[in-house]
Amino acid sequence: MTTSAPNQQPAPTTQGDAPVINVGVLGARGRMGTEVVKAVNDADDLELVAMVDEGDWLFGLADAGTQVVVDFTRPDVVMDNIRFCIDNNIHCVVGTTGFDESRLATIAEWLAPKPEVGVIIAPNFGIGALLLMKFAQEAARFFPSVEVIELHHPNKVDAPSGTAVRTARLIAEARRAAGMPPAPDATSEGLAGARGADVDGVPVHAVRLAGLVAHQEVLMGTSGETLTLRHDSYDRASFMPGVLLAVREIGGRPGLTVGIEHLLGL
Ligand SMILES: NC(=O)C1=CN([C@@H]2O[C@H](COP(=O)(O)OP(=O)(O)OC[C@H]3O[C@@H](n4cnc5c(N)ncnc54)[C@H](OP(=O)(O)O)[C@@H]3O)[C@@H](O)[C@H]2O)C=CC1
Ligand SMILES: O=C(O)C1=N[C@H](C(=O)O)C[C@H](O)C1
Repeated sequence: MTTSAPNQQPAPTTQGDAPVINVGVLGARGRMGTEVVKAVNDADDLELVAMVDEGDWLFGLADAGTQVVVDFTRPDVVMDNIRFCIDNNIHCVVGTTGFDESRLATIAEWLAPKPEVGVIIAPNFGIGALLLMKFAQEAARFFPSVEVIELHHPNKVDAPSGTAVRTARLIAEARRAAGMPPAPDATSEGLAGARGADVDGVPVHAVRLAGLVAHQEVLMGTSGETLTLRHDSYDRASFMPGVLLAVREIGGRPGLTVGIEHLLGL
């Protein structure tokens, strides 16, 4: 593993019949990056060839023969990282948050002249979190009232979480598809922020609390009953099966993919 090997693509090695995939990790010493490094090192069909953190030279990725980069950095730096990877024909599995429609459109433009390169942007790699989103979409049309509450560790840099924003947007889309009017609930607030952030008409509340990792609730209500969907990630290991699936599949999925739902058949 190196960040400063000579500028040449090494021939891929093989594990059994399958070629080994050379993986580079961006944000390698962060909370998620550390977990990814461990997961890649434990996988026989993946080879960790580069670990990059703030201040390290991105060209180390290309020099080390990286085929797939996994990015868990920060919303303010992730676009530069993706640009570098696309320019250098490196597939990109991105868990970093902060993507809106305009950022996604920019990435699609960068990918246009590189039809062989894949970028997967996934707000959440946890199977339970993805199922929660799916169930929330399914239930949305039956409940006029809906609110999202996300709860995270106190060092999270962004709020609300990328998962909560995506969940709210998917619920809003499902409501529109069902021809539902805006939620009938009061939005007035005595104190600014008391009713949360408005994401596509869905109130989203962000809790930051020592002891937590990553959690989300979707509350839905109608006359005389409520439905609460809740998911808890107690350990960052929960994201690793999804990350490794994306690393293994991205070579066969050129272009831009948002979310790993389709990779899981959801
Ligand atoms: N999609 C998903 O399933 C999940 C997504 N996330 C998201 O992943 C992101 C990272 O979270 P987390 O690991 O907790 O954050 P951390 O702050 O623990 O890690 C971020 C890492 O990125 C490094 N970094 C900063 N700038 C650069 C740069 N320009 N190039 C390379 N590395 C850089 C930091 O280095 P330094 O500390 O030296 O600045 C740090 O090591 C967040 O956006 C979070 O929301 C988190 C969990 C799951
Ligand atoms: O920062 C985190 O920890 C997490 N970030 C992602 C998000 O913002 O949705 C995914 C998960 O919630 C953990």
